[in-house]
Amino acid sequence: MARIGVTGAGGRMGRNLVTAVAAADGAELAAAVEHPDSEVIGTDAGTLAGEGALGVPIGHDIEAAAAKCDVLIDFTRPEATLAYLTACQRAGCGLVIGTTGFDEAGKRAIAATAESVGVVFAPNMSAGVNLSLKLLELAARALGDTVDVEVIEAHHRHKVDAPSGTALRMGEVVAEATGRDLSEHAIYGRHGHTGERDRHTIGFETIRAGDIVGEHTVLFAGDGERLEITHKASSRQTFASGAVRAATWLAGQKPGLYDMEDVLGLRGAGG
Ligand SMILES: NC(=O)C1=CN([C@@H]2O[C@H](COP(=O)(O)OP(=O)(O)OC[C@H]3O[C@@H](n4cnc5c(N)ncnc54)[C@H](OP(=O)(O)O)[C@@H]3O)[C@@H](O)[C@H]2O)C=CC1
Ligand SMILES: O=C(O)C1=N[C@H](C(=O)O)C[C@H](O)C1
Repeated sequence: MARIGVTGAGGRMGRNLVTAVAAADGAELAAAVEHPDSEVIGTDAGTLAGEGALGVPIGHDIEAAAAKCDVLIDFTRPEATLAYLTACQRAGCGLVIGTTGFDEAGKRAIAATAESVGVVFAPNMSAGVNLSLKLLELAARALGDTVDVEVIEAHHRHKVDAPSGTALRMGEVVAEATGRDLSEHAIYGRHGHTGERDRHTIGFETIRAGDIVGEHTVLFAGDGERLEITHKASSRQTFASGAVRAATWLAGQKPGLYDMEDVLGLRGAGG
């Protein structure tokens, strides 16, 4: 039985994760964590998630939580995730990171932590999105520079980072498959007199509205036809159950940096 801890247990994803751990075979909720100023400290994590009491009060001691768990699942904010890395290393506790919005230094700190403990780091834990990354790779290889590529994403009004981590990963996959460097070819939104489109750019458009769970479309537009690859999430449980699957998988792995391709067995598929 994998002992799982959930950080950000009072958040939108945190509550869904508590539900998903409670429902999973082979996993038990061993700890729930929030920041010290959170109003949910002391509340039972299961009660807050609408599952009924699970006997796991939400605490703020990350060291104590990591010591009780095989794997922590973290969907919070980059500054919180980075502050939790040392506790995981000290306790030898694995980490599944769904949080998005890291800068390059943050990503390097995560990679360094993965030298001593197992880390699954992925901007989207849904099986459908991770399969779509393989489809994007295939489409980008086949169509190459004959098409214009645009990544369009839509999320709820509470989301704080843009473009989404998933949209950026989709852009990276297309860039890698076509031999481009995303940092040189990305265009984030357009306004005013932009001039004609450069075929080598990869455009990103962001929508924030209402309660949209998460929608991503990659558009490959040529002359006379266009291909669109779209994923729409209608429930956060799809991300939560993917993260719990990642956590139970990680409990049996050696230290290293993994992503959902590893968890889902998609590494090398379709290439
Ligand atoms: N990989 C994936 O599949 C998915 C990734 N995400 C990502 O997960 C993250 C969380 O999303 P969501 O659940 O919607 O966000 P929420 O704001 O609902 O939850 C974030 C949680 O983290 C807590 N938190 C915020 N700042 C800190 C801090 N400095 N230290 C400790 N805890 C903190 C919040 O507490 P408080 O509310 O009190 O501030 C809250 O409980 C985002 O980065 C999002 O992009 C989301 C869905 C799927
Ligand atoms: O903040 C969200 O809600 C989501 N964030 C992730 C991202 O930034 O890619 C994944 C998902 O689409 C939901």
